[in-house]
Amino acid sequence: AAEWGYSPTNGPDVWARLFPQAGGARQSPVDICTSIASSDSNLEMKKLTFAYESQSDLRILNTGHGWKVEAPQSGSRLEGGPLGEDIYQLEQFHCHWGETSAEGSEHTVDGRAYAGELHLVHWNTTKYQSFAEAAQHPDGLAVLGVFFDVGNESNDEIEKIVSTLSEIKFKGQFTDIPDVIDPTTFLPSGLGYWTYLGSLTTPPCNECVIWIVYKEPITVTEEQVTYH
Ligand SMILES: CCN[C@H]1CN(CCOC)S(=O)(=O)c2sc(S(N)(=O)=O)cc21
Ligand SMILES: [Zn+2]
Repeated sequence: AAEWGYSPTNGPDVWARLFPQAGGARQSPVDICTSIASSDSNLEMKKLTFAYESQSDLRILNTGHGWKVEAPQSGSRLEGGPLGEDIYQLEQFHCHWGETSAEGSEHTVDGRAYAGELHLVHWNTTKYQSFAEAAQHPDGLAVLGVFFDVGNESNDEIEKIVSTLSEIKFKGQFTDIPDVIDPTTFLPSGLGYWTYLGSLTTPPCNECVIWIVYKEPITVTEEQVTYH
């Protein structure tokens, strides 16, 4: 099959030809219009809680669209907030960025793009037996989105990842990250978030994602988010 991408001939406008779900009614990413976002009191009651384990020797892969760190069978869990009674387990995390630090995030906030966006992908282990099965259901996945702002201080945890990218220059290559990674350190201090029912932001665009996008960005350096 033709390889999907972001050019005029294989980009989001034509994904629906190859991936029918891309033409659906709950497609991500979206522009988050803060003026119409409503605050939901019972979300405040059911705090979003995560219990992330630090892990070493995680495998990092060059997906051809960025890097992806696999965390299968990790003990890292997410529950509460918009996730009902179900427990979601971390499967992988990855990053989206652009050619310059002026753009790169997938979600935008009142039309503004950030330099990049980290996605922590979890699946519903209460209801489903595998990640692939969960991705076929509307409440199958929960993805935490964290925006990257470019500033002067680098993010040590992101550095542990970016420092391995020179070893995986080509699509399909992978290597192990020797350092211990604690995904909690990727999260901003302010835990306010927007949430909505959406989809994978890339093909196959399954409409299976409960999105949780943190309002506060984390700071990384220019080098950490414009890697080529
Ligand atoms: C480059 C391909 N990206 C996708 C690969 N996977 C799809 C597997 O089909 C079930 S996935 O479920 O790991 C995810 S999550 C995700 S995003 N940006 O919405 O968080 C994109 C993809
Ligand atoms: Zn993503």
